[in-house]
Order: sequence, then structure tokens, then C-alpha cells
Amino acid sequence: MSRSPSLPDQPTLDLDPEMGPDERLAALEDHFAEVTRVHQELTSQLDAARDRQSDLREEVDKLQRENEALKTSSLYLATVEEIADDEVVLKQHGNNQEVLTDVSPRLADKLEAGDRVAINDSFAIQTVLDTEKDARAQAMEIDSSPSVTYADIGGLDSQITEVREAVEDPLTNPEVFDTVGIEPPTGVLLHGPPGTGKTMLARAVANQTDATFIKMAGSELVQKFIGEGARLVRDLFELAEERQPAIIFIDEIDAIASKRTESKTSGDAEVQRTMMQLLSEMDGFDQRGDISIIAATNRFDMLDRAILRPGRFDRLIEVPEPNDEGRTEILRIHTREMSLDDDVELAALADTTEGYTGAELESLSTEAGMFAIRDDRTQVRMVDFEDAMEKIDRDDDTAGTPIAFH
Ligand SMILES: Nc1ncnc2c1ncn2[C@@H]1O[C@H](COP(=O)(O)OP(=O)(O)OP(=O)(O)O)[C@@H](O)[C@H]1O
Repeated sequence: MSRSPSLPDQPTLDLDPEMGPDERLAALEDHFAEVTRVHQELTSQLDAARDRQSDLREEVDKLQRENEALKTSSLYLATVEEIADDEVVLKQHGNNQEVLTDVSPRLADKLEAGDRVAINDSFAIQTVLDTEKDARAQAMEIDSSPSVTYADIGGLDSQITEVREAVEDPLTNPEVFDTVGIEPPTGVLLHGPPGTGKTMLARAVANQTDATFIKMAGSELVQKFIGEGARLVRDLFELAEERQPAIIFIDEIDAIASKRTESKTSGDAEVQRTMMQLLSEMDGFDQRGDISIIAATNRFDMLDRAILRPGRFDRLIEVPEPNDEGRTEILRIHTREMSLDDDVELAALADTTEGYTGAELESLSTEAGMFAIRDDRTQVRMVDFEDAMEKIDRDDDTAGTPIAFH
């Protein structure tokens, strides 16, 4: 920046009262000449300043245009694989091309293997992306205090006991395992038909142990976040470590851990990488502290047996469709807030709803309530449940599946 020229001094007029008229006139003329000179000097300084202002404005416009151009030029995503002095090995997303590139000292200190970065055409790293902001937040559901309790789950008493032993005790009472000298189970796998309460069980155990519940759906990992699966699995475990005590819940684990198929398409390779990442996270699991991992599947037959080995999902808990007694209990839970007429007999309803899952019994109760409302009543009668069942059976017939209203 050039220094601005100093302003001329303000002229002053000193009129001595002793002065005669000629002297006063001469002094006034001198003062006028001085004021005129200062005025001219200031005018030329002002002109110079205006010229400079317009030069600077042009420069600002040019810089702004360059800035915009830089911002709008497309960048590619890559993951840092290795860091060596001033060079890094990057793997570009999408084409998986690996490149060795220089890294500026400004970024070198910030980078870690596994970071996601934005790179330009010449593979120079422009920014390090904040993982928390992107896919991680979208792919995981995080509930720091789930509200489901064991009392909200019907007909799964033995499963609740097993889950408590396998997940709750190691979190709340780890010394018992030390004293007895056994390793607590690493992962628990809940398997059974859809809508039978597997997610509820996992949420309830998180509630009971004051743990953060972190859910990730296996199907989303491979369908929605293509190319990101392995990375998200690593993020999932990192996040659990940050938030411990935590329960990691992987729903539909079959999507990332099914038996290997014959085809060798790139999609399969991606699923395979995601599963390998999961296995390696689980194998390094015992140093992790207060984290439990629960997975769920309704395709147990499809699972790759590698995930069931000791130290992985080594505790299997079957969550079946509810029996008669279970159905009564589930109906009781889902109608406890409803205003029921005396003629409603839950045990009789349970008798006629063989094959219904918990989710279906919940829908049945809601549907019965809708029939009462349509009939302008505040109390739900047995006939509403019967109508609801008929409607549901009708809907199923049109859907072409036995019972399907999840
Ligand atoms: N045993 C049960 N007791 C009470 N309610 C249940 C039970 N099972 C299911 N429900 C009801 O059905 C809903 C869905 O259940 P949940 O999500 O736990 O099933 P899921 O087995 O995890 O199903 P999916 O395999 O489709 O994920 C629950 O929110 C709950 O209202």
C-alpha cells in the first residue's frame, strides 16, 4: 500500500488591531492567495485519491472474479491412504485410481490416513472434508436417550433375559466377567421375521444402560452410499467410541454380509469391502471399552458364516413371531392408552391373530381405533377389532402377500 500524502496545513489569518487599512488589505490578500493555494492542493490530492480508488475498485473486481472462478471449478473427492513427509497417496473416489501427490505444508500437519479430501484436476488437495458433516450424519441414526423400555416389549421375555446377559451385564457389570475369567460376548445377532421387535430390543437395552443408540441400516450402506460403505463402517465405530457408552445397531446386516455370490461385479466387491471393514473393526473390538454391538437380520439363512465366528457375532438370539400368550401381551401394550369397551377380550383377539407379528398387532390396534372414530365413538369395541382384521385381510389379499402392512 502506498502511503497517503499528508494534508496541507490550514492557513491562518492574523490581523493586528494596530494595522492600518493598507496593511490589513495586504494581509487579507496574502491570506486569500494562501487559501487558494491550499484549495488547489487539496483538489489535486482529491483527484489523485479518486483515481486510486477507481484503480483499487478494478483490482477488487478482478480478485472477486478470480475467487468465484476458483470456487466454482469442480473438485474431485479422494481418500488419503498414506502420508510420507511432503507426499501423500490418494485414492480417488469413483474410479479408485491411486496417485502420489505433493501436499502443501499448510495441510500436511492436518492430514491423517483415512481423511476425505477435495482435489483439483492436478490432484492437488484443496480442502480436507469434515466427515461429521457428510454421509456420516445421513447414514446413521443417533439417539442419545432412547425411550423404549423392556416393559414396552411383549412376548419376548426369554429374549430380553438373553440380551440383558449378553449386552447389559458387560456394560454395567464388567468385573463379573473378569472375576469369572471369561470374555463377554462381542456381538449379538438378533434374527427373526420383520416386525417382531428386534430394533425395540436394541433400543431398550440402550435405554436401560444409559447408552447412546447408534443405528445404521446395512441396505442403505450398499444402496445409498455407494463407494462409502467401508468408510462409514469405520466412522460408525469411531462415533461409538466418541459417544460411549454406546450401542451400535446394524439393521439388515444380511445386506453387507451375505454368502458370497458367484458373480464378480464391482457392486459385490464393494459389499465385500464393507463386510471386511466390519469384521476388522469387530476383531479389534475388545480394546474399545463401553461399546456393544447388536445386529439384526430376517435373512439368517443368507448370512456369510464368517461373521458368526467367535469374537464376532457370537451370540445368536432368535426373535420369532409371538405365540398366543405373546400376542395377548403385545395387544395389552398397544391398547393400554386406548379407551376400550368392556366387551374387548384381548386373549380372544390373540387366538384369532395367529401369525401376526408385533408390528401387525400394533397396526391392528390403531386400525380398530380408527373404526371407533369413524363411528363417532370414544370407546373401542370388539367389533372394531373384527372390522380392522377384515380390512387388513382384504388389504393383504390385494397386496398378494399373507400379512404385510408394515
Ligand atoms: N414384541 C413386541 N412388543 C411390542 N411391540 C412390538 C413388538 N414387536 C414389534 N412391535 C411393534 O412394531 C414396531 C416395529 O418393530 P421393530 O422395528 O422392533 O421390529 P424389527 O423386528 O426390528 O423389524 P425389522 O426387521 O422390519 O426391522 C415397533 O415399533 C412396535 O411398535
